[in-house]
Amino acid sequence: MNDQVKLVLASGSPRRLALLNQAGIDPDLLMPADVDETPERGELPRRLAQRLSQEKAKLVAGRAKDAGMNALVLAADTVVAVGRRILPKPDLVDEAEACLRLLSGRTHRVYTGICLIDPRGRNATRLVETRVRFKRLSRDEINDYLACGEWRGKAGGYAIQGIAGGFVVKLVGSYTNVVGLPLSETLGLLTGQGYDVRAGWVERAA
Ligand SMILES: Cc1cn([C@H]2C[C@H](O)[C@@H](COP(=O)(O)OP(=O)(O)OP(=O)(O)O)O2)c(=O)[nH]c1=O
Repeated sequence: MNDQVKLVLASGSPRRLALLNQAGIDPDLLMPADVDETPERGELPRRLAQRLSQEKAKLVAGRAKDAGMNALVLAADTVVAVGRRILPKPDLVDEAEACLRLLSGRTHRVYTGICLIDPRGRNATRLVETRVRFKRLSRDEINDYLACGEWRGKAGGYAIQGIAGGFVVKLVGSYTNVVGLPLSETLGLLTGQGYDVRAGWVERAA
């Protein structure tokens, strides 16, 4: 067992930590990565999720290395899109309202990029896509949802794990991907990199 290796979750999202914990994984350290999340001109949603997850992981892997840590760094980024249009992570009610109006009665896509960087700097990535269809939302439903505030800081202006779960009429793909971390693929990435993950310990596979 290589108990020198620390599993670092490069995230400040309580949802991502809760999802990892749910799967029996307890990261040794949380190191949020603040990267500029502005899409590049013409950047496709899937590419943005991939790029940002890599930037977050690289930033934190660099910090961990500078601190002399033997770190296995995991980062993720979630993007909500209607076609090629990337929805914001609203902080303002008007932005959130625009998102909900756009999502009402439509199918959208949620992409999460995940990136794992091992202590030698090698990285592995995945991009997971989930299709989500919302029912048609009435003006009252939109107003009530805006008043509840659950949309704040969430990609696309909603959180499926809360009240907005009641808006979903169809979901194709991973549910945990929508919440911010596709669990099956994340576990696959960890074990695929030569690590076994059991009850919070990260071990080199035999
Ligand atoms: C669509 C959707 C998104 N979200 C959240 C997941 C992410 O936290 C957030 C998308 O923003 P991200 O930029 O992916 O993540 P973050 O800034 O919250 O956290 P960090 O970069 O530190 O890891 O939206 C939900 O919680 N539920 C949902 O249904």
